[in-house]
Amino acid sequence: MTSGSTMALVAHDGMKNLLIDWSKRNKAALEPLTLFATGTTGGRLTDEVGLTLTALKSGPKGGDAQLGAMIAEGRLDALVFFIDPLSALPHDVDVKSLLRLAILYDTQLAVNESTANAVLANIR
Ligand SMILES: O=C(CO)COP(=O)(O)O
Repeated sequence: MTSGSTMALVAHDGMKNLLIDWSKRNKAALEPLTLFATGTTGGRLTDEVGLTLTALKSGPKGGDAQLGAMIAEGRLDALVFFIDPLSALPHDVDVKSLLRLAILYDTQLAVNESTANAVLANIR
């Protein structure tokens, strides 16, 4: 059964394995949530973790912007976003925009494993 809380899971390519491993370890806590993900991340979470989620467009092709719109419309409670701190990204402006909106709307935001654990422990 899903809960009323919505969470998005997103990881850059260099961070995807970390998010997959974290999601496997936390599958039982994630399953009751209504989950969203950007395209490539979502495909891997579905195939490798077995999570049920709504996959949006790939991040560089508008997926980050779709999540930003969800936040602005009050449709996203939490964002787990494993940003690659060591790679330049072609869609850096989209990443910045998504983070800015998460801050502006006081959305629960996790950008690494420690904060993802804290957000997951806090969400209902
Ligand atoms: O680029 C991303 C977030 O900025 C993630 O997008 P994908 O999940 O499609 O790789």
